[in-house]
Amino acid sequence: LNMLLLDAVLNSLVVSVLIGLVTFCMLLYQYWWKFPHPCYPPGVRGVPVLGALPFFGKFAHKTILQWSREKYGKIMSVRMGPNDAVVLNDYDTIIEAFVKQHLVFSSRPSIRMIRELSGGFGLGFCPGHKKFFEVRHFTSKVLRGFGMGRIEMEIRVSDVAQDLVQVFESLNGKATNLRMTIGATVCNVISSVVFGKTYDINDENMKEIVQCIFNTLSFYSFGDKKNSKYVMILTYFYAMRHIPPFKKARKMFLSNITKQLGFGQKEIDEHKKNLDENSPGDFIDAFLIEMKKHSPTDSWFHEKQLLLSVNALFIAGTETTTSTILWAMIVLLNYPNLQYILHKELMTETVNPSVKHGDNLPLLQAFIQELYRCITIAPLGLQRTNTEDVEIGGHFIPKNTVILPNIYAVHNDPVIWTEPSKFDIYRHIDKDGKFIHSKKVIPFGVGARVCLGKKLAQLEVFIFLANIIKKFEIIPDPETNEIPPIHDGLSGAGFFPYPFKVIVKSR
Ligand code: HEM
Repeated sequence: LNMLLLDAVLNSLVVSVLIGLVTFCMLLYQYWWKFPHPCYPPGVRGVPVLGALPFFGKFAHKTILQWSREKYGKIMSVRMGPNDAVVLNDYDTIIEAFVKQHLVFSSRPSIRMIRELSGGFGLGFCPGHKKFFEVRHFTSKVLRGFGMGRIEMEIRVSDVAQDLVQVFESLNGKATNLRMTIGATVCNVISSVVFGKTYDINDENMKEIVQCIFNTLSFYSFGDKKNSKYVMILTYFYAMRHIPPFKKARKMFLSNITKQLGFGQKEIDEHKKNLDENSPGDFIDAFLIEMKKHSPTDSWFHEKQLLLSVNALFIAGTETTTSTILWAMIVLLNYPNLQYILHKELMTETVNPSVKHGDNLPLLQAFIQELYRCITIAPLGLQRTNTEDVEIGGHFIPKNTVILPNIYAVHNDPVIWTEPSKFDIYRHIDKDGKFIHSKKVIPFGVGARVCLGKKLAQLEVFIFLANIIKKFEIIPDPETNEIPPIHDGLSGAGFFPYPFKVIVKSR
């Protein structure tokens, strides 16, 4: 009888626990996942723990845009792991937040793995306080050519472009994957500005640093590197860094950045030894001189910040610009007639292409603007955060929310662009054949944290493409006859082309 009684008690206990668990899960589902969080705009909450992350598919920016169009509207929330992010899905809303309320939206959320390495210093992932903005303002001036007077920025870029032309010529029409060559060239522009020197494009040290930079961003992409998804997941769930596959991925990620930092530190040490205060020749010189005007405790003008600024400029400036040039080549492979008309326009200029003659090259300008629009390199920008509670478009957004501008959505808004998926340079040409600049093409973001290298990147893209199109014909690899698609690529920290080979044939 005792046994029977014990059995019955145990059974009812198990049943009660089960009922309790089911009720708890239903309540959790009902209150946490089914209903929108009262503090955020309506949106997708996905599943417990991961939120909407498993539902993004290959291109998060496209999936979010679809959700926004079908159900939630321009301002929506998306649960990303442990955080609710707010995504702004049209031009007016992005301007309302990032430009009209620029002070509130001038910060970035802190990513623990990066903060541990950088101590919070650097350029891209820093909070938007006064000391950071002093350094940002200074860096922006230097990148526009101020404070290191000797060589004009366009001359630096043109010199490097001539090296690229020579390397292309030396390929003798052989089908080649040009990612490393273009990466090294783009890196050389930054090296010229930051270190005051350039490397041979085939120099092994140069190749190593470019590979390191490519690795850093591919860790943040879905699909390229084996460890990339682990690093992405660590961004949201850093506690998992102790579990073996995450531990290994984190170690690789950190050792990759440490190698880059070593490269920068070596240059800083050299510059300190040879500094001529009356004649700064590059960013490091200019920063070392500026450091003397500030106290390292009251400002961010100190050596750690210098090292992390140098690193940020190389990382942010290399893959983005390289991919833009590679995408341009893919577009030209897809539209051979464009090559013909752009080449013809460039041949009307007798001298080497220069931005000063930009007005004479409306088709090239339209091509570049359409490239920025149609192939959005940073589709979801770089995360921002708001430093105060704020209201946007009638929605309350609590302080410290992760904010994402859907730049892809702006570039594909059918209200602004007819047939947005079509690559059509003539949408940027007026009836008199003049180029129409569009403020709604925003590949570099907008507002207080707009891309720091915007001017330099625009200069590079113009000079590099003008030289390539003027001097070479771009032909598919005859072995595969493969023409890479313009709307498919690697997605993650950016939108990058898959590897492809191409022939650059001298004209
Ligand atoms: C075509 C090339 C490039 C594209 C499409 C691009 C795009 C972007 C975007 C979308 C952002 C985020 C802006 C925002 O939050 O509103 C950004 C930030 C940044 N970019 Fe670029 N970029 C390019 C080239 C460069 C170059 C050449 C450099 C430097 C030499 C650079 C340095 C930076 C830095 C330092 C930031 C962080 C700024 C901050 O947080 O205050 N970028 N870029």
